[in-house]
Amino acid sequence: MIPPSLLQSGLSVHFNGPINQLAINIRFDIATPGITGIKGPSGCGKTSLLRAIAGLHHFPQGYCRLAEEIWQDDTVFLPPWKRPIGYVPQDGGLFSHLSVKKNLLFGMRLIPEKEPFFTEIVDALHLQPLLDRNTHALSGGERQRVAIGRALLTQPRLLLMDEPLSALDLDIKTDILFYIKDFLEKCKIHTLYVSHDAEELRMITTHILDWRSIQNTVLKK
Ligand SMILES: Nc1ncnc2c1ncn2[C@@H]1O[C@H](COP(=O)(O)OP(=O)(O)OP(=O)(O)O)[C@@H](O)[C@H]1O
Repeated sequence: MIPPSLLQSGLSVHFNGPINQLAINIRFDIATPGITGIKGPSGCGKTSLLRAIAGLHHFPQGYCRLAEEIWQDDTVFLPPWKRPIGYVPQDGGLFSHLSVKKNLLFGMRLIPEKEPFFTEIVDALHLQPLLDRNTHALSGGERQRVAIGRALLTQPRLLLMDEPLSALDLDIKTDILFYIKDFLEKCKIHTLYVSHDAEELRMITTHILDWRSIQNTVLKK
């Protein structure tokens, strides 16, 4: 039986089976909102795990539930747009036909009452000079800051962040990292945060899942 604390706010994940070149058997439960770091060797499947939780990959056997909402089981598979998630992929995943400002406003259109955060987030992520720019000409670090801003503005119930600060200059990285941490804690957003950087994980996360401790087997086909 699922413990009551998990049903109220918990995240439960179990994926088993092959996808692309990867076969995976992974299981974890997180009882309360927090920032959960995920660490593991390159190529072990961290991005694939986040994409499966987002509904962008479909493991043949899987279970995924946030609080009382089942997103995947033997009979259910919610499409990504029905999952209350934010996703910051490694390349930012920006809409190339929209300006920076329109990328940021995209999520806010879904939740217009959250508008007060717009100025705060633009300032914290140093986005003001970029607002009218096209996204195709942004640097890697600029793309990441826009992607983070867009995800925070949607106030998701679950935020998936894949190496979100890897291209940022050191001089602004720490400030932005602590801003994200405060924002997520203030808004009580469940977050899964993938990074290779042990120091970054130590600073931002409330706890860390080591890939080895959540997997039974990972076999390359
Ligand atoms: N679209 C795809 N087609 C084929 N193989 C893929 C695809 N996406 C991922 N893989 C393979 O699946 C495995 C896991 O990839 P994934 O990107 O999930 O790992 P990762 O742990 O996030 O890696 P990294 O830390 O290097 O970003 C790798 O062997 C990768 O080559």
